[in-house]
Amino acid sequence: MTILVGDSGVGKTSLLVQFDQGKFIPGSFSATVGIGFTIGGERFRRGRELEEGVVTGSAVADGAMPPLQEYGVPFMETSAKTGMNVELAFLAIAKELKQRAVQQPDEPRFQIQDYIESQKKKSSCCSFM
Ligand SMILES: Nc1nc2c(ncn2[C@@H]2O[C@H](COP(=O)(O)OP(=O)(O)OP(=O)(O)O)[C@@H](O)[C@H]2O)c(=O)[nH]1
Repeated sequence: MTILVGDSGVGKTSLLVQFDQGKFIPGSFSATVGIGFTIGGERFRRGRELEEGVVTGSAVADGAMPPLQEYGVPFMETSAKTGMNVELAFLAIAKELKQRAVQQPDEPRFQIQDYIESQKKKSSCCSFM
């Protein structure tokens, strides 16, 4: 089972709907279970500003957000609105869970962040084809 957690209104439901139905339905969900979670909320708000062309790339790198990688948390940016990385995010989590289930103690661990980066590169390199 996978649970999406995050501040109210950060887009958990929209992300799931985009993955499930392949579409973005703006502003159409009533609040579901809410849990305080500031890091995800901050990251989301910036993502949304970026989509709408308000914040530039340099503003994203200004260090205002805690770098999740410092805490060992795999991280990727997604957008329920554009569909960016949505399928990849769920696929990566599914792969991680599957690997954990079959993992032998002497085997190297599945590196989810490396997998995400390799898949992102693959899609950008071939998106014109
Ligand atoms: N621009 C943009 N808006 C989004 C995106 N994802 C969600 N939204 C909007 O943000 C608002 C909240 O989205 P929800 O999916 O309901 O958020 P939630 O995290 O499930 O909210 P709770 O149920 O209250 O926890 C809605 O108006 C969505 O249309 C996104 O990727 N881009």
